[in-house]
Amino acid sequence: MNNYSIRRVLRDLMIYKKRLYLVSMAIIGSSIVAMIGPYIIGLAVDAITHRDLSLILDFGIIYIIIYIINYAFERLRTYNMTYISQGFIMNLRNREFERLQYVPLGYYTYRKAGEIISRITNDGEAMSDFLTFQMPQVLAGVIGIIFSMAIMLYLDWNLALYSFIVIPLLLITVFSISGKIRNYYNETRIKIARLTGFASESINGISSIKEFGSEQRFIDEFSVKNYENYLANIRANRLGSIFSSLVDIIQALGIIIVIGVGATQVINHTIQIGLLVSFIVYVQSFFNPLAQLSQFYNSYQSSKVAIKRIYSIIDEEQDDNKYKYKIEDFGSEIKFENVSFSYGSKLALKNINFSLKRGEKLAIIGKTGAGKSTLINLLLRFYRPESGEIKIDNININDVDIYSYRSLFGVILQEPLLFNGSIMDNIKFNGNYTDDDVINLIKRFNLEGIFSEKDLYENVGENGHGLSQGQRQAVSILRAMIRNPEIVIMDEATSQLDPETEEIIQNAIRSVNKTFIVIAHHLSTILDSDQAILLENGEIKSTGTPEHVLKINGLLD
Ligand SMILES: Nc1ncnc2c1ncn2[C@@H]1O[C@H](COP(=O)(O)OP(=O)(O)OP(=O)(O)O)[C@@H](O)[C@H]1O
Repeated sequence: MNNYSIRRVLRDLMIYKKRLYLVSMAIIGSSIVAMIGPYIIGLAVDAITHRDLSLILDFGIIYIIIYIINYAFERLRTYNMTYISQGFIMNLRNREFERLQYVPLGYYTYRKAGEIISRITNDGEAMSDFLTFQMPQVLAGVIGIIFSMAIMLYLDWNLALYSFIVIPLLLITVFSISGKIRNYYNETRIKIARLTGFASESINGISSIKEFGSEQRFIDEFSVKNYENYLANIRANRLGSIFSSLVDIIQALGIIIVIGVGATQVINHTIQIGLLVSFIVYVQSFFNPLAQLSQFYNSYQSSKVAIKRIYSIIDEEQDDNKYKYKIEDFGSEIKFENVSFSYGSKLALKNINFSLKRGEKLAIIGKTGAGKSTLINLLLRFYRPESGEIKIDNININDVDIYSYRSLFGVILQEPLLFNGSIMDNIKFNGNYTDDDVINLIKRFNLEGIFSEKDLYENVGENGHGLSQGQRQAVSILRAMIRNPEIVIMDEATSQLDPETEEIIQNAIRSVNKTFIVIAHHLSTILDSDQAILLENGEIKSTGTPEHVLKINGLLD
């Protein structure tokens, strides 16, 4: 983590000041206890050599008390640290999600949804592992070692220095192998991500796979990916077990050195046997935290990347909603004045000029990729024009409160986004409507044939796949119309309905007598418009009455 990220993490952690204070106390407390424990064992051994039973009993009781205190400190540390880290991560996730709701739509153009979702989930987990387990454990262990080294030096500096010989050896082993282990474990993560990605793609696309008879090809590809994952895991685990054997060997070496040097001192009567036993226990206690350092380092590396990515989402610029006007209703006119727009360097609309009066019906026509949806996206202020202005009742829409502005529109899409829940929930979606409002609307639009009252409480399934395409469009229409919008935008909105139902709905929508913008694909829908715009390569090729536009472009005989 760079200094800036560390400062930010610390600042964000400061709301848990009290708990952090308790954790620090617990770490220092358990380090002191860890320092005293082996010394007491040594004293007990000396008591045995002096055959002093009452002293042995005393030391036994002291040791038990120390053990209990140590346990209490560890509980205190893990209990509070769990609260701190989980609270910290919950907070970050909320901030990330909030920002993702407010970023401009362009943010999502070149980013994969899966990647954004994995950032919210996995990056949080990486931080959680580091903060909840690795950092407090290693911190407590390393402080414990420092305290133990101090008391060892105090008790017998000569034997202490011999005991420390293995520490550099252990550190060299940890850091020379840990890089490789880290790479191998990264490899396993990449392989399993590929495997799950492939499995999810195949399951989502199962009907296409069956249609093309490609089952065997997918089975083969899956087993290749599965085998790669298997190999990566074997490689990582093999190195992992070599590492732990090396640590065991170094630990044995450390103990042999202490016994060798210590035994000579005991025989020479320079130290008592109890002290030697204490030193053996001290040396052993060095190993777990030091061997864990490599895991700690891995976890630190991943959380470093994670926190950078988390903050980069939180810091993403949001689509601001600084406005001068709130808008109550649509008065007279929407106007595009010399509007141009590009996605990156790709020009999508050029010098668009037109106006739409209240109560009029406008048809936008043009080939695939001509810019029809882009024009609607700009009108809804999902994107802002690069140059030119879009005005409503002579006010630039950039100066209008976006919520009041968008509430004027009812957008009916060909493929609406449906959320998991009932049809009723999906129609009400974002308003305080009653069930009766929905039922009355269905009656008004003569859609009882599509949804019976009972159907309304059925679950729509993942992405609405429990519904037919026509039913999905009907939900989209009802969802838009229940808001009683001033301006209705329709994009091939009734194409999936049977002709009879399509006519019923068209009539019902028209009877509302609102302002309409229709992205039209059938001549029939164009002809009853007041005005048509023909787009070609992002420019208005012709405009006027639908007959005029169709005629001069040779689309109408
Ligand atoms: N999010 C985007 N990022 C980059 N380019 C885009 C994006 N959306 C559209 N485009 C490009 O802008 C141009 C206009 O696209 P648009 O979707 O407005 O066309 P359209 O007329 O609505 O087409 P269709 O009838 O197929 O829906 C196309 O060249 C398209 O490739």
